[in-house]
Amino acid sequence: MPLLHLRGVTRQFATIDGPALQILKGVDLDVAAHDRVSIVGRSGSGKSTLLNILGLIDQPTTGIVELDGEPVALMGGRMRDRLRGATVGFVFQQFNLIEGLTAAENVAVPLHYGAGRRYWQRHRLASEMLDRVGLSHRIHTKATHLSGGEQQRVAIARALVRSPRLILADEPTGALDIETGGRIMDLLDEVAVDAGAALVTITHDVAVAARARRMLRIVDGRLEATEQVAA
Ligand SMILES: Nc1ncnc2c1ncn2[C@@H]1O[C@H](COP(=O)(O)OP(=O)(O)OP(=O)(O)O)[C@@H](O)[C@H]1O
Repeated sequence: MPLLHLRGVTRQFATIDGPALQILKGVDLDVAAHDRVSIVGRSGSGKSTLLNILGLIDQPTTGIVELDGEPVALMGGRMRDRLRGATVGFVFQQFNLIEGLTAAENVAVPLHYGAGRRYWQRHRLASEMLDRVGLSHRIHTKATHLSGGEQQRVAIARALVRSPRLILADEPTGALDIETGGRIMDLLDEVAVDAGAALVTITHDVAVAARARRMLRIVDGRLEATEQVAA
């Protein structure tokens, strides 16, 4: 059974004065545990819209989304929120760190909502994660005092701290230079393998996308398989 299973997923957005925008028109996708999938597409093709559905942030207009064989549409909002927190780690283009907090405090944020051992051990877990991403020397540095590449490492540590089975990365190298972006992608691959997590990367950069095992393209609201291109 795949970790994520999508069939015939559509998503439309209402407009004030015209017909609804049909962004996703019938997406079929299976993401297996440990999978490496990249999704490319033109600006406005619906990449972030799809990522929000994969991450249980948004729901399709029609179609099926199953996580571990369970239909997401039948879950209540709180159940979905809990499942998202326990299953999915997000990495965004703009890092989304909390400015006034240190690297370690940022990484520990997702553990504040957890119960028991993870909550009480949040400082140790955050330090371990920062060590894992090569930032043990920056644990107590404020997020604003870190370089872009370092901030993305903190964001990756934060995404990993609850041991997600799915890492969703939305343009993870978009705000970085090519060399730093390459190192960040190497790190994401490595930590996903170590954590035994599936990695879905959304990007418009074909060289970044070509690192994945499978590269898919959104064309006219549907996913197509794409020939792999050497990075
Ligand atoms: N909540 C919303 N309400 C109305 N329209 C929306 C909403 N979210 C997205 N859209 C529209 O859906 C289309 C797809 O947006 P989306 O952000 O998924 O594209 P994208 O492929 O990620 O683009 P980019 O590469 O530029 O980030 C866009 O035309 C956008 O304006």
